[in-house]
Amino acid sequence: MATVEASGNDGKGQGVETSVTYYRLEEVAKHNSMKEIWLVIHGRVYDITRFLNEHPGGEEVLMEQAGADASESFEDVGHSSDAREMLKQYYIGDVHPNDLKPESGSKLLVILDFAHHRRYCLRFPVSLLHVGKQILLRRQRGSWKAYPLGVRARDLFGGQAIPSSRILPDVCFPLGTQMVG
Ligand code: HEM
Repeated sequence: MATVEASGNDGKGQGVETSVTYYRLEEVAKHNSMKEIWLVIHGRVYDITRFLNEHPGGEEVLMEQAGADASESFEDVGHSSDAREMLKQYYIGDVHPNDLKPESGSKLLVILDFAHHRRYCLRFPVSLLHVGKQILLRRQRGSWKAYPLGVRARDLFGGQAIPSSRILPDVCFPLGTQMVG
């Protein structure tokens, strides 16, 4: 387990700080009994021990996923927005970035929303995962770096790929973000 402070800019010139606890999948896998059951859904770790006998779909289906990534089965059921909302109370942290496996060679399409409603599209050969209130970016063969939502484009891309003459807006994640390629 590791707690990482990620800091960035909230777009108003004020710094924001978020703290996230990261869990290795190895550790999540140990919590696989009725005494303690953890699940991963979309890169986030949930301790659902106290939810086990309240689940409308029954305990059994949850036990089948105990200690594992249940994203696919969670989506297959077509859970309601209420169910998604319920998840929040069981959230304990994120999967450690080294255990996240995005498709390699993906390109990121970022749509930047300018204040005056002009849109500007950029394509970057990076890997991106949107996890909760954070986005994780990795340049090719680089290490993962976590940014809080609302980080400025120039912080995200080191100002390299974007003409410095351009006034950079705040990046609007996750609305304009999608994996392509
Ligand atoms: C901790 C995460 C989960 C929460 C908070 C949750 C919550 C709920 C809720 C509120 C319902 C009632 C229907 C709805 O509102 O969508 C439901 C039904 C159900 N859930 Fe989950 N669920 C979770 C995980 C899972 C997983 C991992 C599976 C699959 C293996 C699963 C399988 C089902 C099934 C089969 C039903 C019954 C659907 C039906 O009878 O139509 N759930 N769940």
